[in-house]
Amino acid sequence: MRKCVLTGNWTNDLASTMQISNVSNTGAFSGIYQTAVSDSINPIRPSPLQGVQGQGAQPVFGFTIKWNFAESISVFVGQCFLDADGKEQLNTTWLLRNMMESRKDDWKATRVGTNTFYRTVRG
Ligand SMILES: O=C1C=CC(=NNc2ccccc2C(=O)O)C=C1
Repeated sequence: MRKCVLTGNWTNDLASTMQISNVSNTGAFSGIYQTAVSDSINPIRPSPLQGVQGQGAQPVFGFTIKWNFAESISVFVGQCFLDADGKEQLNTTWLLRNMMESRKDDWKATRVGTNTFYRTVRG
């Protein structure tokens, strides 16, 4: 793979998966995120994502997920890197924002972390 395009199926180091649609000529894409983790009491369901990527062999990108089984939103920013064998990986940093009942709890509303995604290998 000489050029990284986000279209397709990805799995992260939490074993969550995402399916990304075709990328438009403006770099826009959409998809579905199936999380493997949750701190919600509600059953986990697939959540929609929207994003945009840059161009080039190793593009930067960002995407947003509205978790539809919790009042929370995640944004991911990252870059797609090709390793020596042309394998792709998505190195990301994310913010996760939970809805708070009161502004006095705003201080604890946002979590940050990193995540790496690899092409899903059909098990
Ligand atoms: O109800 C919720 C709310 C947030 C969630 N976050 N998952 C993530 C947050 C950051 C990075 C990766 C993930 C993931 O699910 O892979 C999952 C379920």
